[in-house]
Amino acid sequence: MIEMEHVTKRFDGGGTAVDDLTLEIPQGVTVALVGPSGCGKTTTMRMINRLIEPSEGRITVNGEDVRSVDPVIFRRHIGYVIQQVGLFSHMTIAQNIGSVPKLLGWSADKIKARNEELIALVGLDQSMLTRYPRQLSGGQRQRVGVARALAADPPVLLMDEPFGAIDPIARTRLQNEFRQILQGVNKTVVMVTHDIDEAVRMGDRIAIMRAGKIVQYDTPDEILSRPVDAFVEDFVGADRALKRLSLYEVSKVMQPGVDPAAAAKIAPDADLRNALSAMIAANTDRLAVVNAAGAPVGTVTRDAITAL
Ligand SMILES: Nc1ncnc2c1ncn2[C@@H]1O[C@H](COP(=O)(O)OP(=O)(O)OP(=O)(O)O)[C@@H](O)[C@H]1O
Repeated sequence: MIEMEHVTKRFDGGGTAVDDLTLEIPQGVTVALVGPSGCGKTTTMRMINRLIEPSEGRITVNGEDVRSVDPVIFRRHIGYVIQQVGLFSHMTIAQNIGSVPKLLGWSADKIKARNEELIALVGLDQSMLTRYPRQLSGGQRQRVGVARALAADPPVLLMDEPFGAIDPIARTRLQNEFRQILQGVNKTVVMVTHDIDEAVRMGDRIAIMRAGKIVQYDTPDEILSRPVDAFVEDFVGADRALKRLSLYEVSKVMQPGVDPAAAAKIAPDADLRNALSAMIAANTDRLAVVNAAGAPVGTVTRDAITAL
């Protein structure tokens, strides 16, 4: 659990980057901070691990005031993933992932076992452990960055534009995979992104920021269905109704029985945006839902989707 209470940051010679911000992030929840360039997202996140000190206000992590602990020691207990990954180029992947556990005094055997566990968790082959960062693709390096951030099992993970340097196709896949990984490890995660689609895909909650303040802090569904003002409405985009459909799977609105009039097919775990798209493409108002084994399991109609 992270609590920020009336936090303000003024930079010397600059304006107010973060302005009386209050935010509570429950244990195990992923929050995406989004907003236009310069709105204070990165400053907000970096105050949590004390890379930036607040001018005013209080921040606690699991009840402990972040100012009460030595910042260097404290940071070893907070995972941090950045866009450029920041892997140590002269170290192997194993040494990179094991760097914080080593600082924490873990035994070589324990580090080795943890490395093997993490490389599998992020979907890479064990043979990668003996390579150097330059011998990996950008997406593979990003996976290693996440493995390294998780190494000492920190309760909190901070991610600063973690997929910024990845091409759009690999990016969507990584976002979906990481969402599943993060759900499995029960971490409190704060991620900064300027990409509302990424926030919708990854966040349990989204905090939309403007000029150092949070204008809306809600679930993706609420943000997309009920933006609080014209700024949020504009920021989430004119296609917000379609974005919202991408949050849900066909199985959510599927009706039992296969309608003989259903001309085209869709999988139960396809998202509703794709289902609607398939209906438009096939010029129909219903699809047969067919499972991975090819067996029909139900029907999804256009009315059921639009009623959501
Ligand atoms: N070290 C600094 N000194 C002075 N001003 C700063 C400093 N760091 C950030 N700022 C200013 O604080 C404001 C918020 O910056 P911040 O990096 O938090 O924004 P951001 O929302 O993360 O932006 P972006 O999406 O462009 O990365 C900006 O106006 C920025 O110019």
